[in-house]
Amino acid sequence: MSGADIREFSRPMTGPALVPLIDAIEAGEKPVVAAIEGMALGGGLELALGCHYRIAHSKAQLGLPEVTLGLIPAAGGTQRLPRLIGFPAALDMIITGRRVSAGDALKLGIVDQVTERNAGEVAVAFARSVVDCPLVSRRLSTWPPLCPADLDNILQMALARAWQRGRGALAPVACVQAVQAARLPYSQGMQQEQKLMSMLFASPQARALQYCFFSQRAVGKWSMPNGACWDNSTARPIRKAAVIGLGTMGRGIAVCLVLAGIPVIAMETDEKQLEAARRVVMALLEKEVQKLAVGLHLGLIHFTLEQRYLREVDLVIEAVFEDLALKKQLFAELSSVCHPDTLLCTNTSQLDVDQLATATSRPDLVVGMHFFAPANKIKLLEVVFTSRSSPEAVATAMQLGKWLGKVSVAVANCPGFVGNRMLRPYVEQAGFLLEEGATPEQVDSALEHFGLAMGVFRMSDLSGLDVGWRVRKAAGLTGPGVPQGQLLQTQQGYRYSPLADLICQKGRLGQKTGCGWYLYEGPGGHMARPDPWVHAFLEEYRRVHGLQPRSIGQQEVLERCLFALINEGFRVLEDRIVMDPVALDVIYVLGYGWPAHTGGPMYYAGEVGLPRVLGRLEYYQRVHPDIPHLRPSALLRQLVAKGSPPIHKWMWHIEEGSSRL
Ligand SMILES: CC(C)(COP(=O)(O)OP(=O)(O)OC[C@H]1O[C@@H](n2cnc3c(N)ncnc32)[C@H](O)[C@@H]1OP(=O)(O)O)[C@@H](O)C(=O)NCCC(=O)NCCSC(=O)C[C@@H](O)CCCCCCCCCCCCC(=O)O
Repeated sequence: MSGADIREFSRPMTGPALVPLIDAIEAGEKPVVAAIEGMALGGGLELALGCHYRIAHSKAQLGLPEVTLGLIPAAGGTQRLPRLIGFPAALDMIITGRRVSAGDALKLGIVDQVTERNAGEVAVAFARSVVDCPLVSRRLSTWPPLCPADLDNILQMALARAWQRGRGALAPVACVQAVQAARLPYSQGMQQEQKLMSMLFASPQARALQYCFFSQRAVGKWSMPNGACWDNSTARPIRKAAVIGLGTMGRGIAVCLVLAGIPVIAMETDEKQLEAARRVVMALLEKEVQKLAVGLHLGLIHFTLEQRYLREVDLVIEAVFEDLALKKQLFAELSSVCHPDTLLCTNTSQLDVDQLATATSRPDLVVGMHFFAPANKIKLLEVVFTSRSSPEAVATAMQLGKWLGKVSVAVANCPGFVGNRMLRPYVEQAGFLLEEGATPEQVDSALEHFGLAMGVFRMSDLSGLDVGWRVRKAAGLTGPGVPQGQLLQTQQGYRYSPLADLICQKGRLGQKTGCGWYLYEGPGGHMARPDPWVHAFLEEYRRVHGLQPRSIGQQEVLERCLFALINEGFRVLEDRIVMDPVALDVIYVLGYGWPAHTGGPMYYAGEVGLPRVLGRLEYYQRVHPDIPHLRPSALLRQLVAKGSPPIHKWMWHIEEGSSRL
């Protein structure tokens, strides 16, 4: 039982209410034993907590994920769970919404028994064995709360954690407040639970989070412009895969495959790099084995320098250095080394997948599988199809992503695909704001206050500033031989900020070099500190270019960075790079740390109001006519002209034939 029907939350509810039902079961004189197989989530677990005993199958999972939907467990979960397992463990489960295995549930005291057999049959036998036992001590609502001496401290810390993790989300904080009420007698605690639930239930945040829940499922129902789609295309089984190139991304991808039980050939061309990768990958895998407490066959991965092992794999994921010529050469080699049916996938984050496909003898079997760093942690996968990718290849990559525990989003090939394409105008605005008077920490603080996991400059330092530098060089925007622009700097006819290039030229490449937009405690350090050198550098730059610094408020930072990103999102839709806006929201929430409680950038635009987004873009465009990314997209204009229809109707307004595919 996966809890309440989430779709019902936006409709009038029918049927008996859950709370009185659970209370009635608990108060009954007949012992009730919950037999738990599969999932007991949300209202499902709350129902089980109202029963007098709980028997779980060893593969069952239990949890209270309401917080991820912007809610709290409001069928007594916040009152019964702390009574059963204590405040600290209950707070952890309720604030994070994480699921626990049956084994862990037994250790925590949530279930009375775990079985390998049919849980229903075991529960019936169990019920017979307890039929004469008194039930008084089995009614959790009557238990006095287990209040440890330092409960105030525990609640304080939980509240701080909820604020920090939530990045502006209300539900984690309400979860702590509801659990706190479990100190009170049950009926009073329940009143508090209902009050908090009522406050959250109709909130915009809950609506946005529920939209995220369904969006992450909707993207699985992919389609391509040629009519191929999820229910008319068959994925191939992947019995063995290869990862070529064992840098940071390749290592993470190899770990994902092994954790999913897929045998992996992990290949490098350099002995030293291979050994370094072997150490890191094995250490990561052993950590996972300990964490998950599962038996994992570490022999599933074979490290090698030899291409001959590639003959036996069903799919290759290439993760070599981001260089088109190098990748094309590798893809040409793979064509002759691999079996003719082997799928060839690239993990490029922005190179042209069509060009790579052309280098092979099987362009129909080439797709992009764009993982996000750290690949073994981030849940997003962009599956990039070209004009020649076969439905079977796309279905296989999508299915493999799901198997690896990712949410896969099918996107058409275009520069930067979806995520990085939308990121470009956002990063660009941040650079302009520095020129105009802001500091990296002012910009980041505004973005983090909005709820982004990391501001743009901290994120760039983490990824490595050389990544974007290489892309700009390849695009002819900077580098040797490219003439320096005028004041204000311009390149290719438009405003261009060379600040990031200048920073890179100083050898400041971000965390890995100990400095970038911020200062770190040393190479590889994580703690970003404002850097007086950067401030002096910016002042000097503005002086040389005759730029009068001005004070830039939080609102301008948000509008220029976020609305520029959203505007590019509308262009992505116009070009039909994805099927609909939910794909963009899923990509941003799962891959770029966009706050889920705002739904994602496109949903957020709808909430702010499309006329407002348009109006502000028009305003900034007037002020900065040399920045094309601030020019409102035709789709945005059209949607506003049509009265700002709801997000699920946006695609209806794209003119036929506008696709660039
Ligand atoms: C269950 C899963 C783990 C399964 O995962 P899997 O990967 O196998 O499959 P999918 O995720 O693809 O799902 C398949 C399919 O099923 C749909 N689905 C799954 N769960 C639900 C659900 N709970 N509701 C609706 N639909 C669901 C899913 O969308 C897929 O269908 P699709 O067509 O989209 O392909 C996984 O699905 C999962 O994790 N599910 C969510 C689990 C969850 O979050 N449960 C908690 C639900 S909330 C809840 O239970 C609340 C309780 O605390 C009860 C509260 C009672 C009080 C209620 C009312 C109080 C109102 C007070 C307001 C007063 C108002 C006022 O004052 O005015």
